[in-house]
Amino acid sequence: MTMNLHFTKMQGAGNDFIVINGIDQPFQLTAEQIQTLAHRQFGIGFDQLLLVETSKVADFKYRIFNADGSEVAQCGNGARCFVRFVVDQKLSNKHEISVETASGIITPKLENNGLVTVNMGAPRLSPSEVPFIADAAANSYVLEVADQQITISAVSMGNPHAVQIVDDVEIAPVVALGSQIEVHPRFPERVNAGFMQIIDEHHIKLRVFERGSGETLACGTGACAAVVAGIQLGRLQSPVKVSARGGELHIAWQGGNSPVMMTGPAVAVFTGNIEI
Ligand SMILES: N[C@H](CCC[C@H](N)C(=O)O)C(=O)O
Repeated sequence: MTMNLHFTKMQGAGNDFIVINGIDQPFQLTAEQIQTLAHRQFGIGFDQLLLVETSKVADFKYRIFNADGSEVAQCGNGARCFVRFVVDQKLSNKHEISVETASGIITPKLENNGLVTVNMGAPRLSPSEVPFIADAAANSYVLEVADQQITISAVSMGNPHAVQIVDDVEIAPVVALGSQIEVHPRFPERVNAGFMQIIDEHHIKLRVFERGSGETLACGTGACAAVVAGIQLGRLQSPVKVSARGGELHIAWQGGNSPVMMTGPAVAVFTGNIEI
């Protein structure tokens, strides 16, 4: 039996989503149906599907599905679009909301200038929390992949990231190498593969091959993870401007268990209905 699905197409620095109000319409899509909707030619086309639901512990619950249908625990660019959607749809009269995710509560705030700041919580750096298979915690690790040894940092923002420093992101093998890092056996839940070029200690360029979606024009948690990795390595100082292909994000982190603060755009593109 088909259903008519109402959605809002949104983007945050070019990372694109459909946002679904799961409060008004029950969500029962299979992974295969999400893959179909995510398809750039045969479907709507998106990097992630974001679902708004009620929560017993926060203002809202936020569920995230990658284009391959996998459900994951965090999405930074999506968090900004989440609060924009909630305000636009008048689901709350607040501009700063608490949002329950599978990896903890985050608080996106719609600023007066239209940008959104999100407290993304503290990074998780111990291998077991990423999760990443390593003998001991370190700021960087050597990973054997594609017959070469690369140096990565392993950081979780509620989702796993493997970040490496490259000389020039424009010529880095983001798809060829990122697709192999994504499924590396030392990352038992797969991983998002970040490629960071350091411009100066307050500015990086970043490309990310995302777990379950491929390379995206921006990755919010990837930007957070890259800045944390760079600060841990002594190469960056907070705050850091992150230039992604789809736009700019601003990340601040004071180290330790302090939260990572991310600021960036959130734009509604169009609304639509689709039979699925
Ligand atoms: N692909 C990610 C989820 C989306 C993250 C990204 N779109 C962001 O803005 O953080 C994962 O599987 O962990």
